[in-house]
Parts: sequence; structure tokens; C-alpha cells
Amino acid sequence: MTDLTPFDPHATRIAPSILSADFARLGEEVRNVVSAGADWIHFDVMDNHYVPNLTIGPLVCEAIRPHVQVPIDVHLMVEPVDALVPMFAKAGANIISFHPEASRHVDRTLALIRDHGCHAGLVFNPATPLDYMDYVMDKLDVVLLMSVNPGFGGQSFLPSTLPKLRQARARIDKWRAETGHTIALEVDGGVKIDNIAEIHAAGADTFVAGSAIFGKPDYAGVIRDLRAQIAKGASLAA
Ligand SMILES: O=C(CO)[C@@H](O)[C@H](O)COP(=O)(O)O
Repeated sequence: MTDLTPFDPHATRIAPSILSADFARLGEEVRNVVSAGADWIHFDVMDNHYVPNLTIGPLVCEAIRPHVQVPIDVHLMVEPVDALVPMFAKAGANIISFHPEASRHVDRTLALIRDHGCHAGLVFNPATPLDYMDYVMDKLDVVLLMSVNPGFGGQSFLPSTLPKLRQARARIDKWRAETGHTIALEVDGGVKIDNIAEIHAAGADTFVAGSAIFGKPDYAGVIRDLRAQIAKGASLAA
């Protein structure tokens, strides 16, 4: 059973996306990126149905689980969703997020994820309205805003994500003030050293980065630079 302690509301987190890792050396890649300072491992699941690409499933999650002590953050780009939830929970996932358009019963799927001992997240495509949050705040642990259209790594960050992050941050902060419950605000797609400060200033606290990290010669150096820019973003927001 996963530790369901609420996330630290004051923390920021770097979640390298293994979509850009060398799959022939996946165990070594995840170990290296965690020793380099990654907070979560972001695990992109694509089904060639909800998105036009095909990646990895629960078997690969189970295979990397013994290699990392940090949370595995599973992003399901699949339709339908529910049958995969118990499989990923059993495979060692800690956070499971899905797209509201891919589930007929969003409230039920969120409850299913928590019932399986995982933190539950909802993912918003660039054109998906935040309204999906409104009636399920009590079942959310993560809100993930896509800053690219899902399906591929290496795309450019969509600037329309910045005002959307501000809106999501306002809703999350209001909810926390009312209930004390923390929801992580994660952003995914085109996150780089040169834009992470303004992304943090707009409200994100958790940053998925694939091509910015994997394939680079010095993972620790990149993660250190990303964190230095996040600190700049904090002073921009203050
Ligand atoms: O889910 C996705 C794409 O669908 C992302 O997780 C990408 O893998 C992020 O890659 P970069 O944009 O950071 O290269």
C-alpha cells in the first residue's frame, strides 16, 4: 500500500519523464536520474487510441519499481481508464492521473485510484477547461496541466498554459484555505531551464521534464539548474 500522506504544500518537485530515457537501459536511467536529485519518476502510458502513440504498461512499472525509492507518477493517456488502475497500483505506482475525457465517470475513477492506495490526479489538455475540477476537489491529490498536446516528448511549451496555471493555483489555494488539503499543481510538456522560472511564478509546484534531462551528459547539473531557476521564479512571484 502506498503512503498517502498529503503532499508538502511548500515543496517543489522535479519529475523526469522516462519517455525521453534510453529504454534499452531503463533501470540504469531511472537510478541515475534519482541519484541526480529527481523527486518523482514520471511514467507516460500511451495506448495509440486516446493519443496517437504507444508506450509502456504495468510490466515496465513493476520492473523499475525496485530501482527507485521515489514516487512513481503514472500519467495514463489511455481510454478506457479503470481496468488499468488496479494493475498499476499492483505494479508499484504511487500517483495515478488520467484525462477526464477518457473516463465516463470521473468521480468514480478518482475514488477507484485512492481505493487502490494511490494518490489521484486529473490531467487537463491545453483545450480542456478547468471546470472538471469543480465537483471533485475532495478526491484530487494532483492537478496536471498539459503544456503540449499529449502524445510526444520534445514539443514546445504552449504559452496559454501560464494563465491557466494561475487559475488552477487560485482554485487549489482556495480549497486548501477551506479544507487544509493540499493538491499538487503539476505541469508537463516543453519545460526547460529557460522557462521553468515563469512556469513556477504562474503557480506550478511540480515539473515534468523529459527532453530537458534525459540524453543530457550531466543529469545532476540539469536538475540543479532547473532548481536554481525555480528559486528565481519564487522571487518573481513574491
Ligand atoms: O506526457 C508527455 C507527452 O505526452 C510528456 O511527459 C512528455 O514526455 C514531456 O516531454 P518533454 O516535453 O519534457 O520533452
